Amino acid sequence: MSSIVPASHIRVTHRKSARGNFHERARIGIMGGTFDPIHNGHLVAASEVAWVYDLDEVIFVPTGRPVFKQGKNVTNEEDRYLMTVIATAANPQFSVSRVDIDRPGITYTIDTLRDIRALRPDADLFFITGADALAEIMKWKDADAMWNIAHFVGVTRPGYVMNPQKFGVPDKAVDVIEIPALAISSTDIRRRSYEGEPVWYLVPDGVVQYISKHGLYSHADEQNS
Ligand SMILES: Nc1ncnc2c1ncn2[C@@H]1O[C@H](COP(=O)(O)OP(=O)(O)OP(=O)(O)O)[C@@H](O)[C@H]1O
Ligand SMILES: O=C(O)c1ccc[n+]([C@@H]2O[C@H](COP(=O)([O-])O)[C@@H](O)[C@H]2O)c1
Repeated sequence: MSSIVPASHIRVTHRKSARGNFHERARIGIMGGTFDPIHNGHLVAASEVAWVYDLDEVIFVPTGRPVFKQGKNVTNEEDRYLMTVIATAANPQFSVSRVDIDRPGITYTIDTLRDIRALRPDADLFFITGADALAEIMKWKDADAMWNIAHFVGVTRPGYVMNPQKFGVPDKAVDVIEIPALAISSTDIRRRSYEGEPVWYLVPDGVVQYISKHGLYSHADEQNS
């Protein structure tokens, strides 16, 4: 009797990571944000968490209709999505998901996590969040259900205190890591663009070009919106 096992019956139980370690399950980071526009602070946060947690990949998830930015002038989702694709294109570990953009209604992280979990049931998920977002995390929809779906990793951000317990986050629900400090915000990029100041090296070159080509964050754009 043949002892050859058909390839379709072989289950891969271990995978080698970028750091050379073996993990039984894929390890996927999720970097959620409005990305209006994406900037180097977001990219460094994702890259650092990928390194420290030995992630296989990081999925950037631009929000559709961000709940805490309702009533604010948020750039249309296709521009934010395309800038995120351009900013992440060179990194083979990075990809961009449309789950939040394509889901109708307000964007909640609990839905993001459930969608990614359904797409990747094989993976351990790590949701990445900056210190400012972490400060409000207990006000997020169904916050208590989120900890069971993903590990949460809070990253330091200049100007914000990083203290999950102070914000009422349950013990051990969120890890905190220190990352290189980049005092960059999308708000400041938008202000600089409106005022004609340079945004080179605060956002990837392709994003500078996209903003200029499409007249985003300019007085012309203001008239269109
Ligand atoms: N410079 C930074 N360092 C570390 N984390 C950051 C930085 N900028 C943003 N983040 C984190 O990235 C995620 C997405 O942020 P978001 O897209 O809202 O950018 P933002 O710069 O905070 O935008 P805005 O100024 O429009 O509020 C959040 O978790 C936020 O805390
Ligand atoms: O789920 C919520 O209630 C919730 C409330 C505020 C922010 N978030 C998520 O936090 C991430 C950063 O959001 P923002 O608005 O700071 O760009 C993004 O993934 C949002 O979907 C989620």
